[in-house]
Amino acid sequence: MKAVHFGAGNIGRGFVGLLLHQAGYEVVFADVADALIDQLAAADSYNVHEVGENPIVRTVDNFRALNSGTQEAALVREIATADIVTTAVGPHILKFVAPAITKGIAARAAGLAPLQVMACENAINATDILRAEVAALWDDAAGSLDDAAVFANTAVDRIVPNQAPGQGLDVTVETFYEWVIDRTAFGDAAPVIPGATFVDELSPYIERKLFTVNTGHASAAYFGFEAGLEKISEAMADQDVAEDVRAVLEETKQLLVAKHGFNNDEQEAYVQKILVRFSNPHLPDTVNRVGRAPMRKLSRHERFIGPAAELAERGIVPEALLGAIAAALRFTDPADAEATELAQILAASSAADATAKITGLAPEHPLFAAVSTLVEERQAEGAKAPA
Ligand SMILES: NC(=O)c1ccc[n+]([C@@H]2O[C@H](COP(=O)([O-])OP(=O)(O)OC[C@H]3O[C@@H](n4cnc5c(N)ncnc54)[C@H](O)[C@@H]3O)[C@@H](O)[C@H]2O)c1
Ligand SMILES: O=P(O)(O)OC[C@@H](O)[C@@H](O)[C@H](O)[C@H](O)CO
Repeated sequence: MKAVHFGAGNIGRGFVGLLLHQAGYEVVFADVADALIDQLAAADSYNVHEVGENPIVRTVDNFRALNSGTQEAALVREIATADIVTTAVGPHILKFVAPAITKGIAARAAGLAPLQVMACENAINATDILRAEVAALWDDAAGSLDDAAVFANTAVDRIVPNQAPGQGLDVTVETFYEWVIDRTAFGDAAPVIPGATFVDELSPYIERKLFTVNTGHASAAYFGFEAGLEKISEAMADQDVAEDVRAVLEETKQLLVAKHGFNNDEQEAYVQKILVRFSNPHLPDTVNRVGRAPMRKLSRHERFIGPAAELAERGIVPEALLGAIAAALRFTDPADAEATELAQILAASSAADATAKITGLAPEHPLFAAVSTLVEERQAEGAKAPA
């Protein structure tokens, strides 16, 4: 069995690659980072260090590596004979990996089982986004895309921080993980991946993960950044930050319980477990990594505006989420292109225009005025566009 995995970064090596390896797949990593691919191609194995309660080291071997930027023809051949393709590249990168996937599917021999494609990104239905990119490139002369490939949405959860320099290919991760996969996409031929959970109705799980783990995580990052803290565990050790994060998760819990019918006590236990995960002192995770790409995080269906908008539509003022949105608007990082873009929009647009550009909210939406007020306050503080 062979899997081609795009994105040999933190979650690629520390989670998806590991689980596919443990499931018995040979993994072909594809990435555009030259040095990383060279290192992987030269290595026989790497270690995943699970830190926290019950730490353990797991070894991944039986992999190969290809540069998806310079070795496309070889990559297409690998996809043509693979069983599974997965990605962990970031939702905005899916359009760049779609061409090789499309060519690989088109090159599959007749009679092969459909390629099983799963995008493991933090976004609602990321695989649907990937499928749309592939479908746009697909030539019907190659037959029906639906006969050649199945696309299954997934939700992946494991905190994998940026790795310390000098660590080579080894990855430090938390012990916790969850990979929830939409079973319905596969008919009766779902892959066997020990540790993954297959469900018939994925959307509640995706929203629960994004609006609890990622909303809480990003809140800790932005409140922690405002407090001048560097690590997420330090942010969670700050009583004010921890209380603000807790208040945000109380609001998303209210929405998730009302919308999806999650049991209130079970959701509370889920929240409590996540707060402990964020506080893991063995995990060197930073507010800059978790706060990265603030334009994506502040977009319409993402971890802040998504739940806040739905609460507002239900007549509830999401005070704590608005506090986190205000903190997100104050996030700066010269190394982060989206933080620069955010600052530029804040500096160059009216409050109403900036609110629409950053959040995608329509002016008539019940959340719009409250967010626009926060944007105006941020502009009054002087959000300068970088030179
Ligand atoms: N790190 C986590 O804790 C975590 C957990 C769950 C989900 N995720 C999601 O997984 C995805 C990846 O996150 P990450 O933390 O591993 O990021 P990362 O930056 O560590 O890894 C991304 C990798 O994708 C590669 N890449 C970029 N463009 C590419 C292209 N065109 N083709 C092939 N590879 C390309 C990069 O070189 C990099 O190695 C994101 O969607 C993220 O939200 C991350
Ligand atoms: O990857 P992002 O930028 O969407 O979000 C940053 C972190 O919150 C995220 O990577 C978490 O560590 C992960 O989602 C945990 O499962």
